[in-house]
Amino acid sequence: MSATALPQPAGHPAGRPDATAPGLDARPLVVRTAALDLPDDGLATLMGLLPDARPLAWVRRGDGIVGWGEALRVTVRGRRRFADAAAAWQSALERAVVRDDVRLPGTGPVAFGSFAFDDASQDGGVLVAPRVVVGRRGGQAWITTISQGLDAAPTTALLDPSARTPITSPGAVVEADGAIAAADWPGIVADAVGRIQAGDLDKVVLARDVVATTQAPLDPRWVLRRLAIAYEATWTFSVAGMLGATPELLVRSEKGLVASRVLAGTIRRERGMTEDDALLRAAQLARSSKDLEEHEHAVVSVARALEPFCTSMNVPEQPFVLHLPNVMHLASDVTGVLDRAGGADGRTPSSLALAAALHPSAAVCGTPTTRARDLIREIEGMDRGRYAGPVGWMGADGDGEWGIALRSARLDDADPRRVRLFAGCGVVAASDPASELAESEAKLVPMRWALGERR
Ligand SMILES: C=C(O[C@H]1C=CC=C(C(=O)O)[C@@H]1O)C(=O)O
Repeated sequence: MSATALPQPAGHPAGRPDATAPGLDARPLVVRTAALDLPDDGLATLMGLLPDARPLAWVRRGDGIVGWGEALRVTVRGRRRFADAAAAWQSALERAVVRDDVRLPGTGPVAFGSFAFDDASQDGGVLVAPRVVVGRRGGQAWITTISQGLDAAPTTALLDPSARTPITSPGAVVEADGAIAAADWPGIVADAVGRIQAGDLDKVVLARDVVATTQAPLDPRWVLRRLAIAYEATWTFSVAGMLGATPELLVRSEKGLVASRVLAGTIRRERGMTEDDALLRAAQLARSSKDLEEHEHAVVSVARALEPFCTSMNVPEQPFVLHLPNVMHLASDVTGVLDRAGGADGRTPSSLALAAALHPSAAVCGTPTTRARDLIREIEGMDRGRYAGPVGWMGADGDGEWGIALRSARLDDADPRRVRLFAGCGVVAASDPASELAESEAKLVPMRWALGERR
């Protein structure tokens, strides 16, 4: 694990070291939140404020938080990645000086995070506290500044449009196979179906990637704005090079209440489909025993993982059908009341601790978890990195929101024209490999479309 304070902005007193670990640094984080009069220009208002090409975002239906700059960055790896990130954040918070005039979820100190799917991944995880956060919830907007030792008061000058670099189109996009060629992927799914039919496991979620190369360096804001507008029912996110629009909420923790939106079981929605056709498809999905089985595994895994932390829970008996522009999913909203002493240390568990306990759910891994994870390692043929891992944010009180990084892409740190797109599918005994490939193509549509490809 490493925690690095990033270079201070202009005006930083000369002679101070630039790179120090906040946990060890004598200078505390200075955090100030003030109310903001933010004109409502629609679903992409928050995205429109992002000044440069390293955006942080968690936005849904126009509400949420965006951030830029880095007051604190924690990078982690391995099995303890969630605990290490939480400990570093806690240590920074313990000495933080906070003035919060708004006091809503997302005000005060905030860290955005994105974590690997697999303990063994090379791309373990990142937690970033931005230098500036702008948020909106209902009619209330705010601005937060976070600095190290510098008391930088929030000011609307930080939102000056002239300080923003223009958003540029990525131009033409060329695609190539990722780790496994699309044509070979059904063979891998067939292998998994065989293992399931042989009784080795009940469900596994297999994923694939494709590599897109853009003509011009990719400005993530181009993608984020498009996703936020077209996929408004999803959570549009961007954290340290991982971006996307996920329809799946791993956990939201707010004032003692927890919620998880569990998705598994999918039917494609074709372009130009009438509403009547879509409703027929939805009814077909709601009756599909293969999809209901996939879904049941995912709900059980979430309910079991949340149970030890809750005094009461509501697990719906039947899923509903979530309509998205590209696909429809079976969906269940699991809710619970947190046990205030349910954390490992006898305190309320943080949203990140809950995300760690829930990850990996059977919506992205399988059942039983360890066998599914082992099969993924054995046959999937790639490091998923932070795809299918928790992504979201957390505040000073531990409350926050963590989605699962689906319908997502990973920007290449070394090549701004290169981006890896991911999609995966739940596989059970009745799965048909060719249909799973078609489903994975449907799940790639949002990112391909957001990049600007005509599909
Ligand atoms: C793994 C993905 O989707 C999961 C979430 C919803 C539905 C799924 C399915 O029907 O297979 C997957 O479990 C993905 O989009 O990459």
